[in-house]
Amino acid sequence: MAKSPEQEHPKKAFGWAARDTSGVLSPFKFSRRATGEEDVTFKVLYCGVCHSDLHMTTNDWGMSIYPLVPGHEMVGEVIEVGSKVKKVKVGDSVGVGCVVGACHSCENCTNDLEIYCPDMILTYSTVYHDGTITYGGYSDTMVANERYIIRFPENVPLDASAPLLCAGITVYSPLKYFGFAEVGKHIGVVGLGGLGHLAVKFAKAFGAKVTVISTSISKKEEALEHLGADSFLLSRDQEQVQAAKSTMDGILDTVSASHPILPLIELLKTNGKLVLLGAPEKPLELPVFPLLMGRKTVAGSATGGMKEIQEMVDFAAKHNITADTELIPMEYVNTAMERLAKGDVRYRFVIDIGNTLAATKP
Ligand SMILES: NC(=O)c1ccc[n+]([C@@H]2O[C@H](COP(=O)([O-])OP(=O)(O)OC[C@H]3O[C@@H](n4cnc5c(N)ncnc54)[C@H](O)[C@@H]3O)[C@@H](O)[C@H]2O)c1
Ligand SMILES: [Zn+2]
Repeated sequence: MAKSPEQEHPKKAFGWAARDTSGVLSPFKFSRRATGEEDVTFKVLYCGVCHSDLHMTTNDWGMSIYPLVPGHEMVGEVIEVGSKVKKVKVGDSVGVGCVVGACHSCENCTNDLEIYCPDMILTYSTVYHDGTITYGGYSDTMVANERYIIRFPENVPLDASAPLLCAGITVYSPLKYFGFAEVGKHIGVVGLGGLGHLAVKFAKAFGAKVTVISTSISKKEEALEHLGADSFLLSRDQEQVQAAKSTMDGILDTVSASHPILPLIELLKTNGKLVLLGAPEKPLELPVFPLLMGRKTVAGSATGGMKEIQEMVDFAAKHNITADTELIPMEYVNTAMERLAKGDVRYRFVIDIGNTLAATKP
């Protein structure tokens, strides 16, 4: 008979888990593997709350395995390293993002695109090489193979940098891949949440002209004055939409729910690209004719490979890019999830794991 989560590995661990599709999180005792020779073990200090955590705790994508400990934007301090580990040492600041394993031999892995490996192992709710289920960063400790460990420079604030590990790379990677990371390119950002606000910051750092496209006028002032966007387009204002038609080289769409994409396609110039980053549970409608008339592309993109994540973290440190966060104690997480579902966060909840998790132990 399979061992329980609490007994399957030698090291005791504690976190918060969802038990069913209600998504409600509660304290959960489990275990972590011993530090293998290529492994890094770290104490988790902070973990961002991604909208994907919400999709996963409620099984929106039909792939959740319960009990489910979410969290793929975790940062902390190394407490133990295996004998073959070269990347980091005890005391270093590190993090783990969305992926903790892959085959390391396919074409994607060879090209530093572990995220697209057919055998890619997600940080939580996935079967690991040893047959046990992976658990994420809403927990006190983490063990990962060093390939999946990201180093943080000493001078960066770890709480506000945690969201770079998913939200940051998810916008950085397509900005670079699709040719948007260039001075003078006009880039639209749809959905000003965790991903969206970092998309504005990275696109600006690359020298692009950025327009935030939103359904909510309440975000205008912050988008322009605080985040540094060049313009704001209220998507239900037909006059504004009309004036912006055929002006954008690229659009990053980070909306978490189904929505019409025709109005976005119309904003693109000839050869423009709409890149879908949000992961709504239901399919979107794809109007074909407007794509033909202008040789336009609709594409998708997932987080990014390990090499690119390190590049992005180093770029963010150089350009002082961090997330705008609301730091919350562990016991607030269910309220935070409710607020996230309503779009009520500016712009990322980060759980203060290091200072608040232990107090919730039963
Ligand atoms: N591609 C990837 O690898 C990847 C990585 C991380 C997150 N995601 C997905 O990206 C999406 C966004 O994640 P996030 O953490 O930034 O979420 P978030 O909740 O912080 O931001 C989502 C934004 O979309 C807006 N929005 C929601 N419904 C809308 C609608 N119907 N019309 C217009 N705007 C709407 C919200 O107001 C909010 O500003 C989620 O679906 C998440 O699962 C994908
Ligand atoms: Zn995420």
